[in-house]
Amino acid sequence: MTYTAAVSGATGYAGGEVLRLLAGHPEITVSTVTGHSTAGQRLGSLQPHLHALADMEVVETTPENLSGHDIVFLALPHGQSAEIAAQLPENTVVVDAGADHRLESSEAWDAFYGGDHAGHWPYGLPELIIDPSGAKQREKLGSATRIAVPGCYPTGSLLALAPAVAAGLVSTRDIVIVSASGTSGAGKASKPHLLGAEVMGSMSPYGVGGGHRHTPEIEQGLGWASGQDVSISFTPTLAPMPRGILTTATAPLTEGTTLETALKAYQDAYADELFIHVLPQGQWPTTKSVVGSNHVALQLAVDPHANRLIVSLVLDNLTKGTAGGAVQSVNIALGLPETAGLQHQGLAP
Ligand SMILES: NC(=O)C1=CN([C@@H]2O[C@H](COP(=O)(O)OP(=O)(O)OC[C@H]3O[C@@H](n4cnc5c(N)ncnc54)[C@H](OP(=O)(O)O)[C@@H]3O)[C@@H](O)[C@H]2O)C=CC1
Ligand SMILES: CC(=O)N[C@@H](CCC(=O)OP(=O)(O)O)C(=O)O
Repeated sequence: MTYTAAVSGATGYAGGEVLRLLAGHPEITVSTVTGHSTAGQRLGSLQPHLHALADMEVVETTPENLSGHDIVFLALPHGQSAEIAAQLPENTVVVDAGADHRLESSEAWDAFYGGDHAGHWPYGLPELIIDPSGAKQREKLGSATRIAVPGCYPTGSLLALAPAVAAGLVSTRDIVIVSASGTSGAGKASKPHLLGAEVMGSMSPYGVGGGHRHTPEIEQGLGWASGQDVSISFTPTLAPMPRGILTTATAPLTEGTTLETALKAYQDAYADELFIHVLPQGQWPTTKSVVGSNHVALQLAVDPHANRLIVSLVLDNLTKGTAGGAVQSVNIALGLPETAGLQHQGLAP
């Protein structure tokens, strides 16, 4: 069976990446692409890399244009998805790349986003351990018709720390996460601090001091994994590259945790995961190795001097961090092979 899909936000970075992946998907055909300011234009003039879809016309993002498909991908600015999603048929698989349906807590929504809280949908991170028993989020995605795709930083931070907090290897207090992201994470709409002259050859932090809106999302996921309250310090930084995230997470070791026990916990957690790779000891991950792919690579160390676990992890913010995670979750919801449309390896050199 072939499924039809509509992709909204098709002219943006996230929507464009969904389209790139779906162009190679054996079971999903894109029949509608929607935008906003660019409605009426040819997709090829806006996303020149999407040769196979170049002649499609971008139409306005309305419930009418998005209805009548088996799957709808929403890749819209925050706050734009909820109203549209509420008007789509219940049996349509709706996948939201934005933040509108990620958080369970209305207080956290209010504090970091504001406005009406649309509620919580099944979280589209299949490999996430969601219980100290080791249960995974994948079980909640089978037959789901509404899926909230995680933010790109939470995807990396949760995959980096969930095995450790679930197994009680580290304290859930005093967790420190520093991530460097490529500039595509900020979207296509032009912003002065993202001009080439500003970012080339330079790195800078932002959202410092607990203010980044991914903080509660990371605490939420680590709370599921550990069954405990979690507090983190999260600092994002902007790196002079188009794609990729490098996350380094550290946490205090609990009594008895060694490199061996930590490695075993991660190897066990991810042994059957086709997209998550615990690298051989001594090899550290590089963002370039995962660019354009749905793969995630990580390495860990125990620092006896600081008494901390250190996990370093890479992913592509647009692929596993958004569009790849979305396609993977849809595959699970539809009962398709999880890797359908996601066969790309990284790019080299
Ligand atoms: N970039 C990333 O790495 C990640 C992004 N996301 C999420 O994906 C979503 C899209 O982000 P991204 O692709 O980066 O953003 P872009 O700025 O690149 O794209 C925005 C898209 O939304 C459309 N749009 C803008 N305003 C409206 C509106 N009022 N109504 C309908 N459509 C509108 C634009 O259409 P047009 O061009 O025609 O105006 C464009 O297609 C966001 O929620 C973001 O948080 C999630 C994880 C990572
Ligand atoms: C580099 C950069 O600016 N990144 C974005 C995160 C992108 C993403 O995943 O976030 P949402 O889906 O929650 O918008 C930011 O920090 O706002």
